Amino acid sequence: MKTSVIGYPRIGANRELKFASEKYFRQEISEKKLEMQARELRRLHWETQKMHGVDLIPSNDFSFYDTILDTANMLGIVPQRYQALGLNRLETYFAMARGYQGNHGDVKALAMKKWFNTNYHYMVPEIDDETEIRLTNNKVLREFLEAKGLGIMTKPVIPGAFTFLKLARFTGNRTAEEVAEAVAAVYGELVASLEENGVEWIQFDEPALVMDMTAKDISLFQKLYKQILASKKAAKCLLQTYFGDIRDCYTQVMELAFDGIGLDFVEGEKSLELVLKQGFPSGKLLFAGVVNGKNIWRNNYNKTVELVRSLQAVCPETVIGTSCSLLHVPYTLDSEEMLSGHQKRYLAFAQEKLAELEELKDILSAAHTEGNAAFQENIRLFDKPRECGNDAVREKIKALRDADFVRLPDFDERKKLQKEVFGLPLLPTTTIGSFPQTAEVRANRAGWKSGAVTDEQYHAFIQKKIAECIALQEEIGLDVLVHGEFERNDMVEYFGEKLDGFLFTQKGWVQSYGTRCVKPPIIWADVSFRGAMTVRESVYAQSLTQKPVKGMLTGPVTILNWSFPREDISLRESTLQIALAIREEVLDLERNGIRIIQIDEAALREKLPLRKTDWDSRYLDWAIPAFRLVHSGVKPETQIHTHMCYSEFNDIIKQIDAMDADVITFEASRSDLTILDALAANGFRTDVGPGVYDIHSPRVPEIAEIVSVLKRILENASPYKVWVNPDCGLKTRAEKEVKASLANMVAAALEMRGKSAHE
Ligand SMILES: CN1c2c(nc(N)[nH]c2=O)NC[C@@H]1CNc1ccc(C(=O)N[C@@H](CCC(=O)N[C@@H](CCC(=O)N[C@@H](CCC(=O)O)C(=O)O)C(=O)O)C(=O)O)cc1
Ligand SMILES: N[C@@H](CCS)C(=O)O
Ligand SMILES: [Zn+2]
Repeated sequence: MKTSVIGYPRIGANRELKFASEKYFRQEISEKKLEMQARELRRLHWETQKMHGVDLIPSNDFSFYDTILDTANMLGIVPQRYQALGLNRLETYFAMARGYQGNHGDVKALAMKKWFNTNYHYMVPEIDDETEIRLTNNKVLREFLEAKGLGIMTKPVIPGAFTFLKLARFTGNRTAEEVAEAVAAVYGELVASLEENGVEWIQFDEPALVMDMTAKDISLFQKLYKQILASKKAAKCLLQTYFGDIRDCYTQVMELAFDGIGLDFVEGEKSLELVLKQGFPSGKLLFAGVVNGKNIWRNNYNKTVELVRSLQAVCPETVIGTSCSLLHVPYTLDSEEMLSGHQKRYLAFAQEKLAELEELKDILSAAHTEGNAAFQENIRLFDKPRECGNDAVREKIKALRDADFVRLPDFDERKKLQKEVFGLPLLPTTTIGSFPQTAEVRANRAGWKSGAVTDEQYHAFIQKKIAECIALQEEIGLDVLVHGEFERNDMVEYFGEKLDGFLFTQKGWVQSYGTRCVKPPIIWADVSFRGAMTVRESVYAQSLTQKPVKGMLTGPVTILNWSFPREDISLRESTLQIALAIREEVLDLERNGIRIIQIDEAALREKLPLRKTDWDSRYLDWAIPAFRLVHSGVKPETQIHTHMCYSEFNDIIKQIDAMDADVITFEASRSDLTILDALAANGFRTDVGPGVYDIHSPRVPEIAEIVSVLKRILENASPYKVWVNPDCGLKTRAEKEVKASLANMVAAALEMRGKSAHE
């Protein structure tokens, strides 16, 4: 039996790549130094996997920013505006990722989107009519040779041509079908170059195959791989799928000349049924994804052994592996000093998952399993359910009635009332909540956590930051203010720490995009409210100004989606528990004089099933009511905002309206305001603040640029419904950029306000 890992985390157990990259961005280290750090991490990751006996170790899973962006670079898909900057290769790459503003010009970054149903984000490649597709950067080969030089034979991992084309944006007249031949030719050339250098296995990642596949999609997929595989000689090619099953194209996939097919048996509900009912071609290897690459719970060996045994009946040479890349879980439990031995027994991060694969391989290779100590220990672990119930919470959930999910009076009536109460101008300006988390803010929190800074000192520091933030917003002339979220490490982790039922880690970093990481808390037990979480900061901020200050909370669906969820109760049940806890905080804020409350549902879309047919029944039917449960108890005049980022929500627009918030702000500028048509076409009722500039890039938008965005917004929506705000929170930005950008935003709003008032 062999083991295979689809991909390994790359940011470094101590986020070494993040720190090195950010130093490079600030021109504190050279490209050479950055490259040395990257090399060191790659070596460490390959050697760790080798040490754990992994047979098929991935390479090219490393990236300075994102592997889809790397693939665009491999294919020469670099839009002219970036080439025109005349920068070197790495600088051009980062200009595509982060935008560029400097001596060479001023360009925005490529769009960024959520990677399937994860909290990772990829850069959207842009293919225009001029793009000449050719092999321009063979990073895949370079990294394969680098590992080979270290004595490690790796399996290069490449985002597959089909998934790449499905994720790309075609900005001219060309279509995916029209560029397929050229793209496949490059992949063919790549395979040949790897073959010449002695590659054994090449992995093509095709997660897009688990989505709803039309006949046209299937034919594009077939066309691509017939061509790519036609020229292959010695190399073995693995088609790797994950995040679901491939029910729409199982037969066609099996017919192609792949040597191995990777299926996900964790999220792929129908994977087992497909293999057992439709069979598996002899002569191909089945790569069974049995160790969950997305969640952090220990594998249940008994269940896995039973599963693999039934697969071996159909495909004796089954390879076992992770269900997807381990990119989505933290590095190792070894660094966690605050988790108890008892808790750690139930958990497995990336490194522990390697150990699980090794143990499973042993167990599955033995004729008898009785004597295997690891197997017996694992059986004992799962024999006794973990203690994690809270009867009071369960009773509250049972007692919920339909009326608890409905806010009264209805939207129109509330709107009239709120208009009078707040007296806001046309096109009110606001921000999404966070202000720069500067080194000073982080250092203070780090000091407070380590005990070097006392509670008193820390709270005084936070108050000082809040006061500065309120003064800055007043100076800029914003209409609805925020306290700045300086007390928060992260919008989810912060609440995880303050609610009962969560565990959190010290070093459980997971890459979210580029150099940015998050430390998802672990939902360990039933969740309940412990005490006020945000009231002190909001009330203090409100005491400093006559303008309304928004209370700032994270919604239950987002807390669930950006945490590691339990697997012993349903997501719905967990979300309702969180909703009840956040509802208490909403009411507490209201009681304390906070008149506008924003409940962020940034991650609402994240766990939306990848197959459309499952959207309502499997997710939206409980996720949207869970949000309503949080705010249904407030007074009519309390204004409820929500916010979403990277929101591709054209297709769930009605359900978003049904959240029944008074205002929604969302990411729009980076995805080219495509959502506006959908809002207009669907008679969207909630007032909207489509982000007028991209906060993920350091560039400062010009007034004229924002005015033109606002004009486009107002072509589609009444000025009485529109708010003016950035795309998302400002925590990642520098103070100087924020001040300049917000001042331009307010100036643009004033200009448009004048025009709109006269129309
Ligand atoms: C809105 N987004 C979010 C997502 N998921 C979340 N869980 N949260 C989000 O906000 N998904 C989609 C997007 C992704 N966007 C982002 C944006 C920004 C970040 C980010 O800035 N991450 C930070 C880490 C944030 C954090 O946890 N900070 C802690 C720890 C800070 C730290 O590094 N401390 C140092 C010591 C500091 C010192 O001495 O100076 C240390 O621990 O070594 C805190 O502030 O306390 C990042 O740096 O990547 C993520 C996702
Ligand atoms: N209120 C949060 C939302 C981010 S999605 C922030 O401003 O950072
Ligand atoms: Zn956001």
